[in-house]
Amino acid sequence: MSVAAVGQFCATSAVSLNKSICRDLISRAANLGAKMIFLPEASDFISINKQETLSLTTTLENSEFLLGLQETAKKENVWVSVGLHESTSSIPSKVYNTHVIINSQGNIISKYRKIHLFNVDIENGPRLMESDSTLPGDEMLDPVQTPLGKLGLETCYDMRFSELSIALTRRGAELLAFPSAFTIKTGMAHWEILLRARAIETQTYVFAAAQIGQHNEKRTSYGNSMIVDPWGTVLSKCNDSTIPSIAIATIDLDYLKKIRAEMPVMNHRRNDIYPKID
Ligand SMILES: O=C(O)CNC(=O)[C@H](CS)NC(=O)CCC(=O)C(=O)O
Repeated sequence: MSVAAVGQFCATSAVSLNKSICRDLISRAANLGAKMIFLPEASDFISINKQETLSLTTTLENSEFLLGLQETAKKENVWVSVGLHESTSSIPSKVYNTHVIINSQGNIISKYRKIHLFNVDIENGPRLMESDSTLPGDEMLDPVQTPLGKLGLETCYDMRFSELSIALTRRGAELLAFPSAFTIKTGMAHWEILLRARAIETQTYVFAAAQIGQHNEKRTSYGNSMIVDPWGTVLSKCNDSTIPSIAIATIDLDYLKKIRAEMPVMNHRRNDIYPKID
């Protein structure tokens, strides 16, 4: 059994301030005994427009933000999951929305580029066209071994596409992480339901670290960062404040195995009737 943490805050376009908030959250999680902390999507910054996004984005190697987090992960001997922007080599006018795993030596051991982009236009808001500034990734990664268990990487809007979670689970995921910056309207209607549904149907632990509060005059996020267990129980939740906060829970893979043994839904699939997800 090990302790895990999700961290929540309100990023702005002030990258170095966001960096120090994240470093502080990592230290707080380590002090609480966490082996790994999950931070939100776009923890490096939430910008006001595409131009600002492009001006603040670098490669992962050149990211002051990421280097700072790697240093703290190493110092605190803790693993980190974090979402940030990454420049693309192919199309200079676009970025990737990337989810990075840092190990307790401070090394980047995995990077997943978000494959489903949030292009929506909902009456009375939100209207967000992520693909205006973002290039979608083109691969699903094999789950990575972490001190908590095998972790499948996703990001935010990906949680609406259960095929991805099921495919990751088929490849061995025991945990799923969804760094997020959900909108208020969609968050109120869908956030917890989607996360609990993914946890229940895949019988995995779900880590959903999210942005909260008003980032700028155009953008506000829903918060409600949480850890859900493989039975669908919300184990822990960050508070409603925009002050940076942490929620922790104990991860028990024996409990996960028990749930999978008692109700082996992955083995009950009727792939003779409907298509198999591999
Ligand atoms: O904009 C950035 O810099 C970082 N990217 C995001 O915040 C993304 C794209 S706008 N947000 C979401 O996917 C929200 C999904 C959501 O709210 C839902 O599925 O309902």
